Formats: sequence, C-alpha cells, structure tokens
Amino acid sequence: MRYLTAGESHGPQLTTIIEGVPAGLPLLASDINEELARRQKGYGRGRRMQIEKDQAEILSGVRHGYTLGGPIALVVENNDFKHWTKIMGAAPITEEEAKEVKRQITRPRPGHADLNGAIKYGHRDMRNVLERSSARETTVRVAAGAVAKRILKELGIQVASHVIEIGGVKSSRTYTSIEEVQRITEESPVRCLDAEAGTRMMQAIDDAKANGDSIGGIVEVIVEGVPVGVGSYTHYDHKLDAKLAAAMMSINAFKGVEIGIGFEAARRPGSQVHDEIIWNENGYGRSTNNAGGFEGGMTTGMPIVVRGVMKPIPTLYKPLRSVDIETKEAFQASIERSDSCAVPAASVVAEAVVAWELATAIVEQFGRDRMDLIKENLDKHREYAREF
Ligand SMILES: Cc1cc2nc3c(=O)[nH]c(=O)nc-3n(C[C@H](O)[C@H](O)[C@H](O)COP(=O)(O)O)c2cc1C
Ligand SMILES: C=C(O[C@@H]1CC(C(=O)O)=C[C@@H](OP(=O)(O)O)[C@H]1O)C(=O)O
Repeated sequence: MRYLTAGESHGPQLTTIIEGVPAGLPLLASDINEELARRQKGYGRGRRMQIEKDQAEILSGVRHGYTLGGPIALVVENNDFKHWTKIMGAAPITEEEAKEVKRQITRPRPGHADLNGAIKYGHRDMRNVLERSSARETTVRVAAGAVAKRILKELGIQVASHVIEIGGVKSSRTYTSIEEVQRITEESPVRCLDAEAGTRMMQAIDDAKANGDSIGGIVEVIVEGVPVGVGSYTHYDHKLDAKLAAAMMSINAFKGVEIGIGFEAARRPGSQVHDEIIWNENGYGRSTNNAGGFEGGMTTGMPIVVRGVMKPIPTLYKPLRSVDIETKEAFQASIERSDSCAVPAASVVAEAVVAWELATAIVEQFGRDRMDLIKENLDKHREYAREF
C-alpha cells in the first residue's frame, strides 16, 4: 500500500490518495473522523485547533461502507482557509490589498524548515516553505493511518499510544494492557498514564507558554496482536523495524526513535537484554520484551513498543536570533500564532504512521487483494506458528 498527500496549511484542503487497500474492508468516514478528533485534542495547542474541526470526506474507493480495491481519495477541509484566501492567492485583490497580503516572510525561524527550504527552492518569501512544511499535513497522515488501523482491527491487531515525558516531567507508569492505555489516555489532556505526572506536564506546558517558550517530549506507541514473522531479515528494505523508525522520524519535529529498551541496551550486558524463549501449548513466547517486538527485522509475536522523541516547537514568542534574508540584519524573531507543545497530538500521529507501516507489511505478506483472504491466511499463519 502507499499514499500521497497534498495541501498547504492555509490552503483550501488537504488531500490523500491511498492505493493498495484490499477490497472488502468495512470503512466509514466516522472511522477516520474519530482519529482526526483524537489528534486535535492534546493540551498545549495554539488557537488554530479551535478553528479547525477536522472531518474527512471519502471521495472514491468505497461503496456502501466497503472498500472496492481501487484508490481511496480522502479530503479534509481547512476551516482557516476562509481567513487566508487573499494571502494564499486564491481570491482577487485590489492593488492596495496586494501590497499588504503579498508582504513576504523574510525572517527564518530557527528550528523550522524556513531557511533551508527557501534556499533549496529559491523562495524569497518563506510562506512558500512553511505552508507545506507545517505539521498541518499530519492531519491526512492520520486519515491514512485510520484506514490502516481499520485493516489491523479486522485482523485482531490493536494500536495505542501514550506520552511518557514532556519538558523533563516523566510518567512513572509503564503500560500493562492496551485497553488500559486506550481508556486512560482518552481521559488525560496530555495522554499520560500517570495522572500526577500528567498534571505536572500541563503545568510545564503552561509555564513554557507564559515564558514565551516551547517544550518537547517522548511518546510511546504499542501494538498488540501482531503475529510472529512479519517483515524480513533477507534485505535491508524488508526490515520492518527500520520502516517503523523511518516513519516515526518523518513526523515533524521528531528527532529520535527507540524500539524496546532502545538506547538502554547500550548500558546492559547481553544477559539482561535478550528476551529468553519459552514454550507452552499456545506456542513460543518470551519471558521479557526488551526487544520491543522485533528481532532480525521481523516481529517476534510480542507487543511492538516504539518510542519517539519530539523536540520543542520552533516558533517561539521569546525570540531567538536570526537574520532577515533581504536586509541581512540580525533581528529578534517576530511573534506568530503557534503551539507551545504538540507532544500529545504527535502521539496520535505516531500511532497512525506505525499502523500504516504494519498494515502495509501485513497486507503485502498475507494476500494483497481481498480482506477475507488476508484474514484466512493470517489465521492459518497464526495456527502454524502455534504448532511449529
Ligand atoms: C502535531 C504537530 C504540531 C506542530 N505545531 C507547530 C507549531 O505550531 N509551530 C511550529 O513552529 N512548529 C510546529 N510543529 C513542528 C514543526 O512542524 C517542525 O519542527 C518543522 O516542520 C521542522 O521540521 P523538523 O523539526 O522535523 O526538522 C508541530 C509538529 C507537530 C507534529
Ligand atoms: C494546523 C496544525 O498545526 C500547525 C502546525 C504548525 C507547524 O509549523 O508545523 C504551525 C501551526 O499553524 P498555524 O500557524 O496555522 O497555527 C499549527 O497550528 C494542525 O496540527 O492541524
């Protein structure tokens, strides 16, 4: 499966075309809209999230609630577009207005894509960069992820996420069951399992905002129900853990990924890292899950545990030094509307991109065209692995 996205942050809409989704998958707009709403909820977002009420429209590939096997086109409108029609060049303007709205953005924000993007594409107006580099695009990535999650759900695979750190405040609760993660995070504005740490995280976000600053954090995605042997060691680009890492790193502002105990493995001897193999009538299992569900680029059958580090948001009310590209003069950054922390929202995006990679690998490995055959093949594989 693959998908493309198109759209600018303040343009009329975001679009995705998803190709390769098997026929016969039950899919309703509400499946997608629930995920879009989850992405919008997190604590620490700016005013933009009050303007948007993200809703997906399914324009092709689905009839009477089931996928057809052809490309699925989804669109999500930007409510904010109505305030930006002139700036985005989508409405006729007078000469006077043109002077105002064509004012160029010439002051790059440290940490954003502004300067590098402007040099790369030859834009003297950095709005031409920020419109597409904006994480507004993650809306349709979540929409594509919702389709992937729907596939996984049909196959008995569940995906959840939680926030384990914001601005140095750490959650002291680790995950025990996916149902618990889903239940608690939907009630926590910072999507944290530890209520006390969650309160301190919100305080840290409020403090950062009051200081004109921003903070980042760490999110964890968990997947349960994945059978052993998805992905492959046979070639670098079949390794599923590598694909998950790339998918996580592709989320705006993500700067690091860990699978299982991740960087902690560097500090422990092998005897305290590798997960011992056990066996009972249900087949093989592991006494621990330090590997986070992967060995040799393949799933072990244990839960997948992937973490991602998000840096603090680049747009700051407290200015950092930068240089105006027209005058070459140093300036203290101008004030723009922005989030102060988007870690809770990003955890929902992380779920979507992980779900996408997994669903793609499973669909390709177990049948491609039809949901019923994929399910049959996967059930046979599960049975085979149990008896192996
Ligand atoms: C959900 C989400 C919301 C974001 N909101 C903002 C924001 O309001 N302001 C901002 O400057 N950056 C925001 N970012 C981060 C930028 O998009 C990101 O830093 C930028 O695209 C540069 O890419 P890089 O940080 O991956 O290098 C957000 C990221 C995510 C995932
Ligand atoms: C619009 C979203 O996030 C945006 C991501 C973003 C950025 O620079 O990445 C900057 C902000 O855009 P604006 O200047 O319009 O407020 C965020 O609101 C969204 O998540 O849907």
